[in-house]
Amino acid sequence: MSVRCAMGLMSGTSMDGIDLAILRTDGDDIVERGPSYFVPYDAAFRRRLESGLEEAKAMVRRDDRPGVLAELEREITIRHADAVSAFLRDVGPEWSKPDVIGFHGQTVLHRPDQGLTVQLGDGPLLAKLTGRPVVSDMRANDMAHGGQGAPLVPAYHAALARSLKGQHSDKRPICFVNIGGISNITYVPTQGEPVAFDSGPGNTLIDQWVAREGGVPFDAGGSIASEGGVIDGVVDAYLEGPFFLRGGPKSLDRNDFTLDLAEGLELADGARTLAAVSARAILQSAEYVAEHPKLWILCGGGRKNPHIVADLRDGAQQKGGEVVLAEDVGLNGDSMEAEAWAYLAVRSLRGLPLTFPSTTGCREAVTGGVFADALLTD
Ligand SMILES: Nc1ncnc2c1ncn2[C@@H]1O[C@H](COP(=O)(O)OP(=O)(O)OP(=O)(O)O)[C@@H](O)[C@H]1O
Ligand SMILES: CC(=O)N[C@H]1[C@@H]2OC[C@@H](O2)[C@@H](O)[C@@H]1O[C@H](C)C(=O)O
Repeated sequence: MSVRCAMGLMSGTSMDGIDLAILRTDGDDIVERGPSYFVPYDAAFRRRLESGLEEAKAMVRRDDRPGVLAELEREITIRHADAVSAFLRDVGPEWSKPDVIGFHGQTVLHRPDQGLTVQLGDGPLLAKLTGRPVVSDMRANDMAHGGQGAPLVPAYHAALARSLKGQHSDKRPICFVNIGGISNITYVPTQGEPVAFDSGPGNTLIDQWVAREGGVPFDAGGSIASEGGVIDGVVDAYLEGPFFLRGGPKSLDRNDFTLDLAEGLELADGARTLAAVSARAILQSAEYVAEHPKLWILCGGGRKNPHIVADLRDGAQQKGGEVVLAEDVGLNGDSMEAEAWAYLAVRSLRGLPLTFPSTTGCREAVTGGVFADALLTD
């Protein structure tokens, strides 16, 4: 198959907005990474998403749209279409006509133990509004084949590992760490298949804490945490949970962790302690892979919290590992997930696997995604 120009759209568990990216790929090699873009959600819409998550808790079938969810799905889709238009107005002619859009949507419920994962996002409507073919709903087929339905980005991380140039090109094992609302890792070993799983809370607890106690949406630059200290007993209490006592395959719902264990802390101590929880959970994941990573590559918004990064550097160094930001190896830590959805859309078009037994626990490597052609949607 020839090289395709693909756009990826990601609205992640942090619910901070829509990440967009374009690339050229044949679904195997990343031929060229293109421009990226971000459209933030306003505070009122974020509250609506939060109420959508509450409503989704009662769902038992992934296609049901009780209460506010039908209207919310439509609004999420329209917001994505508007974001695509705004992005495409900005890019050069060589990127302005993507062959396909990979559409993640917004996860409102993820219950892998019940084989249930729900992403709000109407693929046919997006195809109609943008005039481009869309691949959406990429998690469902993995779950139908016994997988966790997450994480899906590892196929892309593996391709990025193959594309690294210079001093880092032959460093192995590499561990990609996506510190989003939830954190997930992709471990690329010296030999054999990549291993992946969710590693624990990323920013979601920190965000909830500083929003509730400090009235701000996130701890920008870790400045609140800088005034506080790590309360070790609280970190230990989080890390004692059963989720951390085993390796993958495993994945999380945004609401699997709560602030209960941090109750009573001062604002700054809480922010610093929850940053330590995120870092320790990531480091803990290295206990479940074959060999400690030589290179850790950090992406996602959590790499902008210097406390998470410092804790990771300390822990990794003790095992002979180096921690770098995505940008240090020529990658873009903000757009990586959106890039992944573009890459996965092309893999889906080609019928190539999106997930593997070692990344989600699916019984065999499986493709996924639902195609909506722009021409057939009226
Ligand atoms: N300057 C900053 N300083 C500290 N933290 C930041 C900064 N910018 C973003 N973040 C954190 O990163 C989060 C967003 O990260 P990201 O966009 O990677 O998450 P996501 O894609 O929504 O999540 P997921 O990967 O779980 O789907 C914000 O909610 C915030 O907590
Ligand atoms: C169900 C769901 O949306 N999971 C997200 C979430 O955010 C991070 C982590 O939990 C990961 O498992 C996944 O997203 C990434 C992009 C993935 O599927 O690879």
